[in-house]
Amino acid sequence: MADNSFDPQQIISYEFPVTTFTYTERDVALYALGVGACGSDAVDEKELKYVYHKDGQGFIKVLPTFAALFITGATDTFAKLPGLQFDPNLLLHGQQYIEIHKPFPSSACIENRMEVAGLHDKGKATILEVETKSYEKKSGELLCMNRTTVYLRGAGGFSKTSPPYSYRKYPANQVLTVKIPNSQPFAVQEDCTHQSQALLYRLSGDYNPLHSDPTVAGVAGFSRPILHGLCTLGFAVRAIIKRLCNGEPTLVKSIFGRFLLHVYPGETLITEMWLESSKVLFQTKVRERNKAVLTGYVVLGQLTSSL
Ligand SMILES: CCC/C=C/C(=O)SCCNC(=O)CCNC(=O)[C@H](O)C(C)(C)COP(=O)([O-])OP(=O)([O-])OC[C@H]1O[C@@H](n2cnc3c(N)ncnc32)[C@H](O)[C@@H]1OP(=O)([O-])[O-]
Repeated sequence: MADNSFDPQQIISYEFPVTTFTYTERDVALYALGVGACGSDAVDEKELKYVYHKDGQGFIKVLPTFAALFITGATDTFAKLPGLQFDPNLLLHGQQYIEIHKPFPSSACIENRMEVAGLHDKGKATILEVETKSYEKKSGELLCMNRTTVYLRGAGGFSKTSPPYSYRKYPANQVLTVKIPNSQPFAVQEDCTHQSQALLYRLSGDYNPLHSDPTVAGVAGFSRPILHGLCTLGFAVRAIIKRLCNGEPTLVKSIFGRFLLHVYPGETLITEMWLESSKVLFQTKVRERNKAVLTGYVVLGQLTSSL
């Protein structure tokens, strides 16, 4: 339960310092491997381009979910937000919204501008939403926007008003809870994650011990370390690009995902996809527990003629 020092006004008006993030082709390839590219076929013609190009690494393609790496270290920033009180051990990633404005170069220096985009008192939890616009430093061009929603268990109940405090500064239709159709999915992709998946994915920069340390995972309420939510999202979007975009990552314009349940490394992800004009609705399930773990949508710029 939040104490008296919890100050919503101070949180939403906080001015974040500008941060930078530099990446190389090596980071791009390591990330792709972390979200399962070429995991079942090392010469997969739709995926090898994320890790290798015959003319040199400068030509490799970047997955759109790589955008989420630009905000690496954001959790540390949340923990220092003036006016916000929560136990970092109980933080879970709730949702991610990504808008792609330009295809990502294979290496770049990024400048991030962040602001609080939402804050909601849910009683048993607080939901914090932080929006980050990422610009390529050299050209000054906007590459993407990430909106990260974190679910802070045990940190709710700070409202002094009824109904409980809720602040949102973006259009509600960007994060509508996705209603999965009753019909058969248009396409389905199954991917096995490895026991070491979170240990590999963390090398892309999210070193939160929840994903590697059994003791920390236990304190957070899990029987062993769990997979990063953004790793699961990366698997799902890669599957959509492979199945519905003929392997072309630049068709993806925006992505929304809500994390419904944790995933344990080693579990099998089944991503089901439905086409609604240029929008792909998707749901990812874990085969071993027969549970949905992620739901969301991907907006495509144009559909391939092979559909
Ligand atoms: C960021 C870097 C750190 C990364 C960490 C990770 O990767 S961790 C690994 C990856 N992440 C994971 O593994 C997390 C997986 N997800 C979970 O474990 C659970 O969904 C939960 C614990 C987040 C919430 O469960 P619950 O039973 O406590 O929730 P409830 O059903 O009682 O609803 C209460 C209110 O909250 C709302 N709301 C609910 N869910 C979400 C959401 N996801 N998102 C946003 N909002 C959500 C819901 O609409 C409702 O509001 P309303 O309608 O009353 O106004």
